[in-house]
Amino acid sequence: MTVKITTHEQAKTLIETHDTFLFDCDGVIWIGDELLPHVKETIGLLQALGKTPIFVSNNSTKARTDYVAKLAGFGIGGIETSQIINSAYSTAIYVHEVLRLPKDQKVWVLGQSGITAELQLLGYETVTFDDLEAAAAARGAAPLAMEDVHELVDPGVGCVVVGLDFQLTYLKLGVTLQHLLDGKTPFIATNIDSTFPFKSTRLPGAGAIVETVAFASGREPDAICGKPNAGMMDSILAHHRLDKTRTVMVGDRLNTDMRFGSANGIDTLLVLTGIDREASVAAGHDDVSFYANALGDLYTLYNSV
Ligand SMILES: O=C(O)[C@H](O)[C@H](O)COP(=O)(O)O
Ligand SMILES: [Mg+2]
Repeated sequence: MTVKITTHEQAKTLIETHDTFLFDCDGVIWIGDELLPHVKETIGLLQALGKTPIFVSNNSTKARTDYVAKLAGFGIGGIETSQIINSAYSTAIYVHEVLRLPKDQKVWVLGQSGITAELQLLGYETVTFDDLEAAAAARGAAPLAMEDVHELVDPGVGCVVVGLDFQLTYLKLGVTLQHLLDGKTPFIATNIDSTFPFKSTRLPGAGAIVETVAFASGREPDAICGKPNAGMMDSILAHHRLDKTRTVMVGDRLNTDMRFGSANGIDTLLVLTGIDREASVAAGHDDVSFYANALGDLYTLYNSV
């Protein structure tokens, strides 16, 4: 039975019956670089009550340290790097601990610095199109073009990672494809979100980029590392002991956040500020335990006596 959180008692009970709050970020904590209303106060209230916030994001554009800094920039302090589990981190862990890619093999990354930073922290050399552009500029060569494509394939690449890239180009896709044409170089996707919530709309998500590479290469990803896949929970459990009966996943997306929570046997709270905003859909959805108009409602309702 799905419950909409609309009263002081409901907010108080939800908070008092959970110790660990897994927070999705895009569409829940913020939209782009805009913090959503009363989010800072809500997290501050939870921290004051001794609750543990853990930020579990499919966004791979930033490294965990960047998330700590972004949260601090909004006045949300006291967050350790271990409380950030994003798809860049879970992907790096996958390459290192599951794929066990030898460190003398490079990782080709179609994505942003979150992915390269987390892979480099684990000792991998990463290669991106931007690296190739910089190398061409350093030797005084002309900007890279399609005609250069054969020279841009790095024989030292042993794995391809694809994630969200706000600076996507045809040539980035083209060089990524070259590394997958052998049919065996591992193809790892950070996540499969079809869209990215931005301002009052949505933009193509990492999943749209992954699907483009998959369609062109005729290959599905060998692994998808973000929610709802088990690797994200493994990454959380590597750092935190969870009592799943007192843990809640707070998200904006049914097929990632709510599915992730439900599949892991934890309560879920859908907030209608991101991708999935239909209360009628939330009310009847098997993966949704609770729903609310916004995360900040927990704070305003808790204090509305
Ligand atoms: O396209 C993407 O990668 C996702 O839309 C986005 O980054 C999701 O982030 P989350 O809502 O899991 O914080
Ligand atoms: Mg989200």
